[in-house]
Amino acid sequence: MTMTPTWPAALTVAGSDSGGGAGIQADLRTFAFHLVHGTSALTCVTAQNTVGVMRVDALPPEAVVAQIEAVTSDIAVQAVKTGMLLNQEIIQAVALALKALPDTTPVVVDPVMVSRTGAQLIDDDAIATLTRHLIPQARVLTPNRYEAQLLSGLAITTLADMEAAARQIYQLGPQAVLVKGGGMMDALRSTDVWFDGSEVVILEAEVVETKHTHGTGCTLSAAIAANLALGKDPLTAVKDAKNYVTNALKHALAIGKGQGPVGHFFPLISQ
Ligand SMILES: Nc1ncnc2c1ncn2[C@@H]1O[C@H](COP(=O)(O)OP(=O)(O)O)[C@@H](O)[C@H]1O
Ligand SMILES: Cc1ncc(COP(=O)(O)O)c(N)n1
Repeated sequence: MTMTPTWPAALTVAGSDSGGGAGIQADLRTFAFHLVHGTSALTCVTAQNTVGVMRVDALPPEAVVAQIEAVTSDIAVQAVKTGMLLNQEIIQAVALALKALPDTTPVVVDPVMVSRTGAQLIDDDAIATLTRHLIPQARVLTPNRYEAQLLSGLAITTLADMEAAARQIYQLGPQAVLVKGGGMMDALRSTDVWFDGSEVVILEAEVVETKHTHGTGCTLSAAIAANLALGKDPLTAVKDAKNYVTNALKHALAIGKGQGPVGHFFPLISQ
């Protein structure tokens, strides 16, 4: 008799990237790599490629909530990540829907605001709503340099600035903050700073010289959520996720005319 296998499940609440590099598409590939069953609640549809974002269409907030409820009323989701939430109405609806989950379900909040190609991915007035309603629910919050500047009000150019921003953003109520270094200069491009209210941890990795960095932030937060769904503690989940992103960057794919996607399934690539 064959055993029926089971996997832990995770939920991504995020936008679609038609070019397949970031958003829901990157999240589901990342979950699959980790042998975590991926479920999704789509917030918006972007017409996007490796060069830029051409158009964004929001879903009605009720449609986003219906997806979250359909998934969570049936499937025991062991971790959630949020990505592009676009506007105030969606952020409020998502924050409320996630409050209904068991307290033990960790939520990784990637406060997506600006794309790698410079496109704004959130309405101006939505940042305050994100700060007020969703960020306090985060088990781990993962701002990049620009998002950390907006959330902390600090200019970030040095490692000390990254740490100061992490400490400042922690005051907004998440249980831990990871300020990501992708937008920094030199070696700091691959350095992230973790702060959980007691411990500052500098996470270093080798810098990968590639222009194909589309979806690194989405991939990192999805990998953190996958690792949490697998039962890892938050700092271990972050360290392992960072290691995964470094490997995926080393095997990034030259697809499209701009910034291609990272190689999510790098062990399957021969050479
Ligand atoms: N060139 C690089 N080499 C190695 N790691 C990188 C590089 N660029 C970004 N990273 C890492 O990728 C992860 C995502 O960070 P970042 O690119 O800043 O996020 P976002 O995509 O949200 O802007 C972080 O762990 C960061 O350190
Ligand atoms: C739908 C969608 N969500 C998120 C991002 C950010 O991507 P990155 O991971 O490069 O910061 C994006 N470009 N598109």
